[in-house]
Amino acid sequence: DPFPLSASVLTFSANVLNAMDVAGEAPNNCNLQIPFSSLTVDHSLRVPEMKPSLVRLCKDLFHKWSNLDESHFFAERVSGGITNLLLKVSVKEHNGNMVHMTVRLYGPNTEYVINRERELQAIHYLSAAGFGAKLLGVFGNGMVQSFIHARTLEPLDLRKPKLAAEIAKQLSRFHQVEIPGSKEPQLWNDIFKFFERASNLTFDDHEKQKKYKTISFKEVHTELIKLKELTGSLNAPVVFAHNDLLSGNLMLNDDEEKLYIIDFEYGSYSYRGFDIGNHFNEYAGYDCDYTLYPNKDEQFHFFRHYLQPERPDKVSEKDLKALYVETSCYMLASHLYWALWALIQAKMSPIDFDYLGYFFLRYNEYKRQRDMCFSLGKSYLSASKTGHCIALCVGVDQSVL
Ligand SMILES: Nc1ncnc2c1ncn2[C@@H]1O[C@H](COP(=O)(O)OP(=O)(O)OP(=O)(O)O)[C@@H](O)[C@H]1O
Repeated sequence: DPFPLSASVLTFSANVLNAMDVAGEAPNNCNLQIPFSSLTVDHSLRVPEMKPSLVRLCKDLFHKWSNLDESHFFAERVSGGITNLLLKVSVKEHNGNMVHMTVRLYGPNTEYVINRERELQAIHYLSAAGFGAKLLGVFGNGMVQSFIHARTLEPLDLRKPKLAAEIAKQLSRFHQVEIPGSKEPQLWNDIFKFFERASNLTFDDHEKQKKYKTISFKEVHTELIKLKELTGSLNAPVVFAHNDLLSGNLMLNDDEEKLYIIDFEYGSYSYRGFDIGNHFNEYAGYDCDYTLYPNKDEQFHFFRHYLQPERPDKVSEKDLKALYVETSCYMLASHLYWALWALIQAKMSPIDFDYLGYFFLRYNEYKRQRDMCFSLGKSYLSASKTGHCIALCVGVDQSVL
């Protein structure tokens, strides 16, 4: 399995818990106090039927509520995203105070595309750095987080200049967070893991199998190798990337003008250009209308605020051009990543979504953009080489070229 959900996730959580127990007191960093319960909640139930197990779970995780009866607990569905089931659970405490939380039930089989241990570690450090919802508890098949009072962005919000500038600024901050452990970029490891699994599927459904059989995995593999080589020559900075910055993962509190980046399920060390290119692909919205991809001016606006949030007008043309090329090439990798992801989901996910159709949307868009982006990347590389040679020959400082 690409990402087996083994006991290690539990060990990770249990270790965090043990560290706290051993200390015998609440550490200063309250993020270290992550209660853990081995209880699970049945994903397939309707919310009213789920309520008793949600109440049991809350009481197990948060002992201060153990004496409250069931009438103090309220549960409603927030969303059935295409990966998990998200619930809002509210608790009326004895003093009348209401506490709101989200309970996220991992979608069945999501361990094939999501590394939960990596996610928990990321949440821990990102939340300490002020990103996303606070992690309140971890349980057998999900996690409890603080409820964010904000509206979720829509795809068309992403290109609003003021919002785009804020997203760029926050993403730049996000990319500066240091997550302990290996800093090896995971993009190509993940893509090739996806490829191995995605290229060896069989579908019971005859129509699906027929469609699946039209895919040439030899061709996909060749594309992966070529793109890996091209992007590798760009020397893109490696950062802790969100990797799934779609509008649904951005929330805005209009009154406080506070933007929240949420949902770190796919977060990993990866290339800066991938995170930005992947975000630009999300301008296309849920209908995948790629004519909505940001134009060069919109991209440069984003880059200015990403590269120098405090002095966006001071960013050099050279830096803008370099990031434009980097983003355009990695934008292709984003299409291949989600295309292969969709094939695995088509087989594994119980959610009724046309994942196979989604593969073709992403792969066809990859093919439509490929030649333009490859020639952009290659001419940029050869121009930098020429610049390098001229600089060496005439003794010019290369940074001015
Ligand atoms: N902590 C939170 N507080 C309030 N609302 C939230 C919170 N987390 C998520 N949401 C809402 O729920 C929606 C889905 O959440 P999330 O992206 O975590 O689920 P998901 O199953 O991973 O979705 P997808 O796979 O489609 O990205 C978000 O777009 C947001 O509207």
